[in-house]
Amino acid sequence: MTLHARLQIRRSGFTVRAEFTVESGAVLALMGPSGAGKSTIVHALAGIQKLSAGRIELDGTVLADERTHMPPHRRQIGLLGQDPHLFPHLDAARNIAFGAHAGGMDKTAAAKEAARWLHRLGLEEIAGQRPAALSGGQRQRIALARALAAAPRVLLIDEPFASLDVEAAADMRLLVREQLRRTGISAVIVSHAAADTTALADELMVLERGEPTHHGPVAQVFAHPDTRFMRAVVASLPAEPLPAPLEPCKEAADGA
Ligand SMILES: Nc1ncnc2c1ncn2[C@@H]1O[C@H](COP(=O)(O)OP(=O)(O)OP(=O)(O)O)[C@@H](O)[C@H]1O
Repeated sequence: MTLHARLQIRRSGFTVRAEFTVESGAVLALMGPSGAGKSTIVHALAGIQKLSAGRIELDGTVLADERTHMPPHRRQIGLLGQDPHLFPHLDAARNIAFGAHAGGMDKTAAAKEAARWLHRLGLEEIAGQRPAALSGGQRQRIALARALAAAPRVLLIDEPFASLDVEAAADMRLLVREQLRRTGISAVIVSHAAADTTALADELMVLERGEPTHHGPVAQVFAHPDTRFMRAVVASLPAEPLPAPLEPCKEAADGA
């Protein structure tokens, strides 16, 4: 699935403008200061934000342009946000089955699909639990399973690790990476954390006040930070791991 977007969305004080292509199975990260327009782009792709101008196309099908606005439920685009928005009255298995049903399966097939996802993500033990009884990390896993069970053509991931503690966020990041690789679903991820971008994305677009300031392969963008914001992001990256201590060479050990 190739996603192509050329967007213009007016906000108070500035216009968000961006153009990008996400090739089949690729992951694009969006970074930028607070209020730069990252969520606005994600919402436009999901169909909960209309375009002022431009066009969004998925494999040649127009999802949105100046005249067209395909509703969110018809786009086959999944959204995983900071708040998992699980249905409180449904247990974990039924929450996931809801995703599969929304993706087009009948109720029996959806229940089987939910069981498969519970197994795949190691969540069988909490299948019968309602969201209120689960930890934040478990709720995010259920939300991921529910999004993937709908077999989306593209997954949008908007700060899903922000409310988790460091360990749960690292686990969730690995899980998302594994599932994106396994399913080959294209994704767009918004994150403030450089670690998410380096772990998950192939390409990075940086937005500042609605305008892209950097766009390219992640390593290339991190190697050439051109704005104060990006220099601060790069400064926050962990330093290279220290090289392993050298083995004393034979001559030195022999006192030669
Ligand atoms: N519904 C709306 N109507 C008009 N302007 C909005 C709306 N929602 C957000 N904005 C404004 O649009 C701009 C971009 O907001 P957006 O949420 O896309 O930024 P962001 O980069 O995702 O920020 P953050 O990192 O804080 O989530 C902000 O100035 C915000 O105040």
